[in-house]
Amino acid sequence: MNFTCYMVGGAVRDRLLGRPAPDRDWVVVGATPEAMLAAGFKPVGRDFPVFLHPRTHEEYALARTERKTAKGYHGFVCHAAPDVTLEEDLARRDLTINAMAQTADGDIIDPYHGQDDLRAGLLRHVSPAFAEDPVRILRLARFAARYGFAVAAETRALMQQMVADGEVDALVAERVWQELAKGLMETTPSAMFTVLRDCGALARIAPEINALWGVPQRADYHPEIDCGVHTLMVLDYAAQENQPLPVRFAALTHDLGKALTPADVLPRHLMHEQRGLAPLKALCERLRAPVECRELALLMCAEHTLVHRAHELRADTVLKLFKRADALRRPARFAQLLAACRADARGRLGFADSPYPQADYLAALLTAAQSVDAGAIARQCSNPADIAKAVDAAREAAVAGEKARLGK
Ligand SMILES: Nc1ccn([C@@H]2O[C@H](COP(=O)(O)OP(=O)(O)OP(=O)(O)O)[C@@H](O)[C@H]2O)c(=O)n1
Ligand SMILES: [Mg+2]
Repeated sequence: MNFTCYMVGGAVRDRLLGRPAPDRDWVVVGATPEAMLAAGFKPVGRDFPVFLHPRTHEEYALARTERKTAKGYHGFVCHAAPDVTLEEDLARRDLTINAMAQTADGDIIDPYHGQDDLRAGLLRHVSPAFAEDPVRILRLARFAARYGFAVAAETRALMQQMVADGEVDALVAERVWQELAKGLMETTPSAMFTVLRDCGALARIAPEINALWGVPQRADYHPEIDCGVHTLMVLDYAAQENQPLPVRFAALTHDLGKALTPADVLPRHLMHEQRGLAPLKALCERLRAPVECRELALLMCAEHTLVHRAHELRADTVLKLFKRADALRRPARFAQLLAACRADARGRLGFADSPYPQADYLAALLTAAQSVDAGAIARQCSNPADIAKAVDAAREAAVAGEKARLGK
C-alpha cells in the first residue's frame, strides 16, 4: 500500500519562524492501520490511530476527521480512513499557524493561510470546530505568551462565546494546570493571562487572580496602581530572570489577598498577606498545583512584606522567619522566596532597575545561622530538653553578629 507522510503542526510552524521545534509530528495520508504495522510502525494510544516510527520513534497519526457529539472530553467521533485527505486533516486543527504541512521535498502546504498569519503575528482559528476543544483557549493563550502574537478579532469573539457557553468549566484540572504551567514558562507569561482575562476564561479557571484587576494600590509605592497590572509585571520580571516554575507561580499569586481588602481601607492593603492564604489554597486545590509550587506560593504570600522589610527586623524576628520558611533545612527554596520577592519589588512601574539589597542581606544572615554547629551544642547540653533552645539561641546570636558586621 502506498501512503504519504507529511510533517505537520508545531514543527512546521516553528521551522518557518526559525525556532527550534521540540518535537515533530507527522500525518499519514492513504494508509490503514494494517499497512502501518506492515511497514514496521508501532501502535500507540487507544482513541486515535497513532503510531511510532520504527527508527525515529516520532509520532505518526493517520489523517482523520473529528466530530464532536457531546460535551466534555469523551464526545468525539473520529474517522480515520485512507480516503481522508491532508486538507481535511488540517481543517480539524486549532489555529491556522498550526494547520500547515510540509512535504518530503520541503514544500509547504497551507490551505488556511497560516503563513500569512505567521507574518502578521496573528492567532486565528481554522474553523468553528475550534470550539469543540476548550483546551484550545489555553493553548492559544500560551502561544500568545510564547510568540507575542495578537488574537484575531473573530477568534476572540469565538472564545468569548465558548466561555459564555460554559465550555471552560468542563476542563479537567490536570489539563488546565499543564497548559498554565507551560505558559508560565514562556518568555512573556503575562500575555497568556491577558488573553485569558480578555475572553472571560480567567474568571472561570482562576477567579482569585481575575479579581485583582480594578483593585487600586497606593500610587507612591505602586505607580502602576492596578493590582492585576502589578501582578503581571512581577510575573514577567520573574520570567525575564529565567526563574523556575515555582518562582513564577509565586509571583503570580503573592497578592491574591489584595482582592479581598475591605473597600474602606483602600488603597492600602493591611493584612493582605494573611487574607491571601485562603484564596491561594483554594486556587492550588482547584488546579491541583504540584506541592513545590503550592508551598513556595504560600510562603511568598505570607512572608513577602516581611522580606521587603528585612533591614528593619530584629535578629529573633529573622530567625523566626527562617524557621517558618524551614530555611535552614531548605536554603534553595528560601533563595527562591528571595527571587520572588525581588521580582515583586522590581515588578512595579519605574522600579525595574531598583536595587533589592534585602535578598543578599537575608542570604548572608541565613548563612550565619547555618554556620552554627548544632551537634556540638547538643553534646554540651546535659538535659536533652534544652538542646533546641540552646541551638536557637546560638543561631540568633550568629544572626545578630552578622547583622552587626553588616552594619545593621
Ligand atoms: N487541542 C489541540 C492539540 C493539538 N492540535 C494540533 O496538533 C498539533 C500538534 O500538537 P502539539 O504538539 O500538542 O502542539 P504544538 O502546536 O506542536 O505546540 P508545542 O510547540 O507546544 O508542542 C498542533 O500543531 C495542532 O495542529 C489541535 O489542533 N488541537
Ligand atoms: Mg508539538
